[in-house]
Amino acid sequence: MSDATVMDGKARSRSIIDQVTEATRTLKSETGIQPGLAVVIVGSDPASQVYVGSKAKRAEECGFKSVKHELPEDTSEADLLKIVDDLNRDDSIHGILVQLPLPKQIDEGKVIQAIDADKDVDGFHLINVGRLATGASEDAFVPCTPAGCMVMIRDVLGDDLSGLNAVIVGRSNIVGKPMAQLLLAANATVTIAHSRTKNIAAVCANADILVAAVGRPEMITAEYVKDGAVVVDVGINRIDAPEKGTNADGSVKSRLVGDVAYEDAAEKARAITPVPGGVGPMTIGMLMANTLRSAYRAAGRDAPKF
Ligand SMILES: Nc1nc2c(c(=O)[nH]1)N[C@@H](CN(C=O)c1ccc(C(=O)N[C@@H](CCC(=O)O)C(=O)O)cc1)CN2
Repeated sequence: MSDATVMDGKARSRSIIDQVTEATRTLKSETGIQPGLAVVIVGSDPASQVYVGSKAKRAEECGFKSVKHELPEDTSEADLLKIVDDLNRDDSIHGILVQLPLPKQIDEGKVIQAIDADKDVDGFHLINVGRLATGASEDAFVPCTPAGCMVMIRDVLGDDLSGLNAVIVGRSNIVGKPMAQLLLAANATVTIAHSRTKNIAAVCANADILVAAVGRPEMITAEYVKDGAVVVDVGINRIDAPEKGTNADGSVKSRLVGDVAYEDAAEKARAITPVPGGVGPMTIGMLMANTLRSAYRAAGRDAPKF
């Protein structure tokens, strides 16, 4: 049995959603403004459908106006851009989110850049990327997954990470790079490790904060983890689990694992996030926080901090 603190993302996200609900009530009663979130999904990828469904449901729970656009797989880029344009012009909508990935006929970058940066609650627009990179994080929408990781890291280590080494495994635009910016802004000494990094286990074993966002099931074993490290697992990988038997169609059942070999890493970590129930739920909590913030901005007020 390990002594590591399990960072419960489900419970933490719930507390954020409760705070957002309260702040929505205040905003509505004092200004008449109701935050509005529009989610757009193209195609029928089952996982994306689940995520978008949760986003719309949580938005309703928070007291937001919640709009969902479900478009067929063969939607053209022009049709999607028209919907984004309409949402940009709609004053009742404060947050616009286009679920990724998009089908191959659509240029993801073009669609993201078409979203009004002040409604880009995913934080993927170049203006928000630039704001975060230049330290103007007060003005930026921060991508929801790294923002959620930061909340959990702060819960354990506090706001100032001076003197601590942080290693992020993975250099994606939506997790690895913004995560590095956030940790740097909190004064950590930051390294991004990736598939071309030499002696990656040794690099990771120097981390007081280790964030795994590489998409390789259970890659981070005990040798990657420093004693007492805070380990944050962003990976969501479905792997075959023959021990669970077969589905009705004869296929092997699966189970969800992170990028971290949980039991192994928990033996050495001071605190660790589980999969499922760690970073994933925080992504949706932070989306609600970003949407609230956008509505507060529209009202000329400062939103509560999470
Ligand atoms: N426009 C966006 N697209 C995508 C994003 C994003 O932030 N914005 N992130 C991911 C998917 N995602 C949210 O959209 C997301 C992924 C996972 C979870 C989550 O709660 N996962 C559960 C497990 C769920 C399961 O059983 O499959 C968990 O970790 O406990 C929430 C949101 C890509 N696209």
